[in-house]
Amino acid sequence: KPLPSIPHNKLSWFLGDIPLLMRMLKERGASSYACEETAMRHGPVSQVIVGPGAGWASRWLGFGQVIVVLADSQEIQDVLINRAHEFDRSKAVSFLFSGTIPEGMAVLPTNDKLKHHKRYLQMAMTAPYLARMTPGLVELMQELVDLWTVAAKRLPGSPDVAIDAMDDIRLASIDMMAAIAFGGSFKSIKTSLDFLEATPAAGPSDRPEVPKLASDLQVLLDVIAEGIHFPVLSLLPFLTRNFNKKFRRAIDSIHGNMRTRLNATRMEYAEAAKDGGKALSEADNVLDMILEREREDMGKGVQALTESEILDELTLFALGGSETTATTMQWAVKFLAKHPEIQHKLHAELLENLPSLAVSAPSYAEISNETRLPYLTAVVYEILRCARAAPAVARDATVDTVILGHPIPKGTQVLMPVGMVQQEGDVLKFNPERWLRADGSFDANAGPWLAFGYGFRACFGQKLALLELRTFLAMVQFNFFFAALPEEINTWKSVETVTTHPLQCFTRPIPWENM
Ligand code: HEM
Repeated sequence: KPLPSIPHNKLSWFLGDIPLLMRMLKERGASSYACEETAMRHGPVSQVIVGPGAGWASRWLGFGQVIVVLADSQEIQDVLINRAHEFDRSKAVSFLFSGTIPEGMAVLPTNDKLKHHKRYLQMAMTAPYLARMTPGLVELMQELVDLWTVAAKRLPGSPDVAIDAMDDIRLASIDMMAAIAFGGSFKSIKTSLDFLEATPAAGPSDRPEVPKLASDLQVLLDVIAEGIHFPVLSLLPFLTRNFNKKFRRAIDSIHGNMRTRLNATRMEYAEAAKDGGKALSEADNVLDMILEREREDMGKGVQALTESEILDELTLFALGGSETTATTMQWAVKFLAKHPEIQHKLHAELLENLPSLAVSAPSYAEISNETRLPYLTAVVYEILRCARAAPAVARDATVDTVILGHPIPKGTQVLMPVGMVQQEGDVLKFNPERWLRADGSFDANAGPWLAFGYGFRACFGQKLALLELRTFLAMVQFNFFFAALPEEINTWKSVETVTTHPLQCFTRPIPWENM
């Protein structure tokens, strides 16, 4: 039943707001826009009813769900940061992911187990570890640059033909997260590059078959995305694990691969231990880092992560990290092509302040330097602001509580629409300058901002995501100017999967020397 005192739309007696959700899916590519539409009509606190919304239908059928939509920036920060004891990870989000990663951080409620996992993994987000991961990221991004250099040479003069960059970016992101999670890229982009170089007759968008592990990972992402519209989310994990054969094959293959790497690394460490042990500072991927922490903890009687917990956390890195970052990079290519003046400015900053791009691989200290690269930082933040890759942040009330004067019963889901908070109306109003002070320095508080959530349950991987996005943007923009595209291959419609990615992502990269 709708909550008293909270405004809502006129509801269909049997379907509640489902017709609105369907309309948004059809017209704008994502049902999550229904929450934004409702908030726009009714103000900072409103509600969306999924299922029977009124009278006997809701009383007798009982499977309708109330979602409270909170669209007030300040109140959102208060709920996420100061009132974390009243709101926790939403069960709906947990059900969506728990078929795939039942013991992964994103699924766990805030309890001792979650804190233990975070303690094990948080080292991966510290500067020394990010610095060690950077050479691998740069190498993988160079492969993408090389692939587009070869592909661009095969583009005809006509501006109507472009490289289909959607899968290149998706696979580059999967390669990066695989390298970060367990130290081995799936080599998807390298495979494409080798194919293109060996096949002179291939067109600019022709690519070979995707490597098995990368396509297995995509199966897991697809299964999670399909779950978004499943009517009874609580049944989803059970059904996925027991009845979805494609999912079972994919997860068995991924886990099998991870187990092999886990056992090989354990043996390597056991060997190294005989000669005094491998130094803790050597780990450049999350798996190595977990095992090093495990060795450290062994003598102290601290409980290590179990094998299934390790597999779930590595899978979470590979899945959660690749999809969100890929979506943001896909939007980045579109925003840049639409704004040649921004590309010129960014390229000039890179030439002046990151010249090592021309001669050697830039280091973490160089790429992450916000003071020397304020415009790069501003462009990254503006892309994150406009891309709305993760469309919403969700929590469940863990106690009866109140939001902006409205009573919220325990168990109610509260959804905070990222896009609505971050965008001032027009999604195409792309303006990196908003993040710069008058003296040209970067101002992280210039907002509006909710891209990674806030508080203890905010995005665990945000530092890594920022590093990946900076590396991607720096390397592609240093090498290419992205030409404008005709409308037929450059729609701004989006598609809702686990994230909200663009329907089309074509690109015509022109090496700067040919400009
Ligand atoms: C552009 C890239 C990314 C975006 C936009 C993004 C966004 C988000 C958002 C909005 C949340 C929910 C926060 C909340 O509920 O308050 C989240 C959670 C999370 N993200 Fe990201 N993310 C990105 C990249 C990554 C990467 C690279 C990783 C790699 C590890 C990652 C790991 C996680 C995890 C583990 C959580 C759950 C944290 C928890 O439940 O405590 N994310 N992310």
